[in-house]
Amino acid sequence: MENPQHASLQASGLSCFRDERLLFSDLSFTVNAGEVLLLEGANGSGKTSLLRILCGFREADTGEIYWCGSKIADSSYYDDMAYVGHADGTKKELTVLENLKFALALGSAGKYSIEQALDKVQLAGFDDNPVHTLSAGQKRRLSLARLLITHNLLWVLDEPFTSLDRQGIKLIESLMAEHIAQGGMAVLTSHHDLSMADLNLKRIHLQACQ
Ligand SMILES: Nc1ncnc2c1ncn2[C@@H]1O[C@H](COP(=O)(O)OP(=O)(O)OP(=O)(O)O)[C@@H](O)[C@H]1O
Repeated sequence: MENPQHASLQASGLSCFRDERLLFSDLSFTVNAGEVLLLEGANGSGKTSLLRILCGFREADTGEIYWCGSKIADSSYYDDMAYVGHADGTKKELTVLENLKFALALGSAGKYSIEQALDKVQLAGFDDNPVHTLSAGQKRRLSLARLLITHNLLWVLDEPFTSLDRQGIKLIESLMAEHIAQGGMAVLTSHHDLSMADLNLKRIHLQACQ
């Protein structure tokens, strides 16, 4: 990404069917550097399906996604984005440290070292613990550490507050505010109402069509 200040994610005319049921149609939006898009909607309205389309795990039935003006397949999109989904994306038999080293080897270095990131997400001292021994909230914190040690302009987060205690929720909110203040962007789903008044927040409310 040559000029991160001008980064933008644009979706145009997206639609998605699941088992012949239309989840959404003709959905268009733009997220620019420094902005957060919050996807809201009832259970089953299609939020995760939309995130999976944005991450390239699934194709939209119609429409196109652009990163900085180019179709995502023709851009640096996959180098510039990171996804944290329902599953925490870690290897359970490896230790916390091994997982983070693995993530770092696959991406480019972010602004936090592994040690700093573990400290930030309050997992300092858990370096040598196999991931399967961590609690659900600790696993979620580990997936946040993964975001911090790698360089990604766009964070795509599916229900990032799940399993987190009150302090953990505040932690994500502050990490996201920091990311956005530095010109990053985020697309997330949440049933938790974001209390981030100073964020440049856009909202899309999905309502299942049929
Ligand atoms: N792999 C799949 N195969 C078939 N249908 C699916 C699949 N995954 C999701 N669906 C269906 O698509 C619809 C939308 O699911 P999705 O997970 O996108 O909703 P959501 O808005 O994220 O819901 P929640 O708030 O419960 O997480 C649901 O009716 C679901 O049953």
